[in-house]
Amino acid sequence: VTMSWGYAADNGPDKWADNFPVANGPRQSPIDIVPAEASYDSGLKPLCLKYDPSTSLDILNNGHSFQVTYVDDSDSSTLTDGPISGVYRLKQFHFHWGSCDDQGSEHTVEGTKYPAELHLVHWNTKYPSFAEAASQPDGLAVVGVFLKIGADNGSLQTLLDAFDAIKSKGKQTSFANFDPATLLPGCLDYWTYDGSLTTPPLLESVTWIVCKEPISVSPGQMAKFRGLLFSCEGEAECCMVDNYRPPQPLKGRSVRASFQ
Ligand SMILES: NS(=O)(=O)c1c(F)c(F)c(S(=O)(=O)CCO)c(N[C@H](c2ccccc2)[C@@H](O)c2ccccc2)c1F
Ligand SMILES: [Zn+2]
Repeated sequence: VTMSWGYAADNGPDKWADNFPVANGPRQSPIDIVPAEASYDSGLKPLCLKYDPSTSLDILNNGHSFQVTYVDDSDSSTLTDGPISGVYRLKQFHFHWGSCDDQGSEHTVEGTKYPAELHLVHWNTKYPSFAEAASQPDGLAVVGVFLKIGADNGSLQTLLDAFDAIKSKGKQTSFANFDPATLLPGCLDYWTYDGSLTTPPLLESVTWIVCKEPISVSPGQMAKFRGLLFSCEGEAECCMVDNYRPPQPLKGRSVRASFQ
């Protein structure tokens, strides 16, 4: 019986290459971002994120993270400009977080780990579908936002209030009228580089756009994240924590900054 991938010692990031050899590929994510080694590119445009809250569908515990999915059959919630060309549609967003406040993010900044990281996954509408886009080198664009311990975050609280309905793997509930723009930091300065999905299938199809400015999350709110379960209802409870892949080798890639 093949084990499905996860984040435990026997099926976690160090084991993924067994079933997904691209794990050792040339453009894997996440990475450690070293600001002094990023090159400012004046040609990079500001990010243009236009989200329609009415296109939010549901919130799901998929056994690896929780995700909020959006209607993507029209250009209602899109990412344009920034480092990309064309129109990318929002498909879903999800988070990664730690078992304690000094770990949890996937990207790190000069080795600094944040307690959590938000990923907004978009796909290039030059391709007919998300699945097709996901296998193309310019198919996906993921906006990453770090979470930093501080004040309660009202927008996050709306998500956390739905957690009782999605505590265990496979649980899902409708989630209408959520505006993901409320999760974005005030300043949208970013670093960008060519990378991959950070979970299997680890496809090297992602233009990563990592915001420099974090958003806040309170210690009590982080405790709610850690109350979700990797396990199904009725199974031995396994807390959903440390669902992050550690930084991967840069392998000669350059990281560009949209700011000086
Ligand atoms: N950090 S990351 O952005 O690389 C990432 C994750 F880390 C991540 F945990 C997920 S996940 O969906 O929560 C569980 C893994 O599928 C996805 N989900 C992907 C996805 C599924 C449906 C719709 C959008 C994104 C991922 O499952 C995927 C992408 C491409 C092809 C198959 C699956 C993901 F894209
Ligand atoms: Zn992610």
